[in-house]
Amino acid sequence: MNKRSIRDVDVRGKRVFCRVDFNVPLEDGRITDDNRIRAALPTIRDLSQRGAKVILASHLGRPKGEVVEELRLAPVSRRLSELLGQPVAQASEAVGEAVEEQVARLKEGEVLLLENVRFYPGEEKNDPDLSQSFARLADLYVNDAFGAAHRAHASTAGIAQHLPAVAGFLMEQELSTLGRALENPERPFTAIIGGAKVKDKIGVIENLLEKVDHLLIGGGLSYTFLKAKGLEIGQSLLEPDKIDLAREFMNQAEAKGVNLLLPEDIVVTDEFSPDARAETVAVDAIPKDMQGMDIGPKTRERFAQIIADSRLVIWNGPLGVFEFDRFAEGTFAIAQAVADSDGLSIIGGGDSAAAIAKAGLSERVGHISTGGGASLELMEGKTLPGVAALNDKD
Ligand SMILES: Nc1ncnc2c1ncn2[C@@H]1O[C@H](COP(=O)(O)OP(=O)(O)O)[C@@H](O)[C@H]1O
Ligand SMILES: O=C(OP(=O)(O)O)[C@H](O)COP(=O)(O)O
Repeated sequence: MNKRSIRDVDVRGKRVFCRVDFNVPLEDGRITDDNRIRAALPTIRDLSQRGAKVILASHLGRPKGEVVEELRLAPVSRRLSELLGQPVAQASEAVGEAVEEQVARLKEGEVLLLENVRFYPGEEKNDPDLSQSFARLADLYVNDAFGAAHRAHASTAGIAQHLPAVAGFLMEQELSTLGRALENPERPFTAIIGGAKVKDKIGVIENLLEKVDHLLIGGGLSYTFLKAKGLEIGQSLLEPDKIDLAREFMNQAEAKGVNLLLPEDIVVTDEFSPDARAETVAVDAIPKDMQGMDIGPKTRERFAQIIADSRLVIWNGPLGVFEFDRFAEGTFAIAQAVADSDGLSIIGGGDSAAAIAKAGLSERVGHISTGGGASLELMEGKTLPGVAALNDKD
């Protein structure tokens, strides 16, 4: 990575504004998945142990520039304190005099979590005044919020114009793993793309077609490809305005020698519900009144074989409606194949990470990204604004 990191700076006695992504799922005020908090611990520990005065900032949810009581960060600072094994002070605001005084009282090694930065309308607008107010709190800016690095906001981008700006360990690790894989992939290189819509994966498919040996397509978006091949897809998910594009992708794959594979059998149903009747049919035998919900056993086996023979696997998006147990088997079979593969496997966050966790296989995967949208943008070959804003290495 050509950006400076916290390894490159002296932090003792300095006030460090560290942007993290503590956007964790909450149910009735309880955190249901604390992975994002755990992922930021190495950076926070390092800063604290090296004598920095650590000022943490994060968004939580999408409060749209207003104070939303349920989206206060208090449950997060409590959990962080347990995980860190040291007190974490919780500010009731993110900028202003009271916070400035709280920061002034911080001693070396102490940690303060600011209130949700999205309570301020200026955050998502990348407002220069708000960036200035954040910058006034600190001597150094650290960005460890990989999950929010695709956002050009005041606390992820604007603030970096006013302070020395470096990457944290999580940011560094996310960028180097996915970045190195995409720049200099071990081969065979296989990408598995699932999820609901072609629309959301256009950039990813375009970019990956330049790089991969195998492109395995399943999930909701595969039916638009099957339609483009002239197959009957019944009531399955279809994006009529993307049929030509799907055909174009298949032509490009052929021209570039990429092995683009679609499902060969499908689990179908006549009703979109958790306990609907499920039936497996060949891909050219989808009944008119039924819809595809999952990849069938033959497809699972074929995909698993290719994954087993790969040196690098990138997976984004579930291969079926995995929220319904009956239609989760295809996604779980792929999760198992990815976990079993000897090569490097990278999971692009979001639903695929949830599927791997649900299958109990998280420990067996090389890298599970903490950012869904951010990793998708990296896979599209885009530069993330939160990364671009950081200082280059000399
Ligand atoms: N065959 C299908 N029919 C309808 N929905 C599907 C199908 N396969 C997958 N999905 C849905 O796609 C959704 C995830 O899509 P998406 O948000 O694009 O994935 P990700 O978050 O991994 O990027 C899931 O809610 C899943 O139920
Ligand atoms: O959860 C996040 O993104 P993700 O669901 O794409 O992984 C990040 O915290 C960014 O949040 P946002 O999409 O509200 O800007």
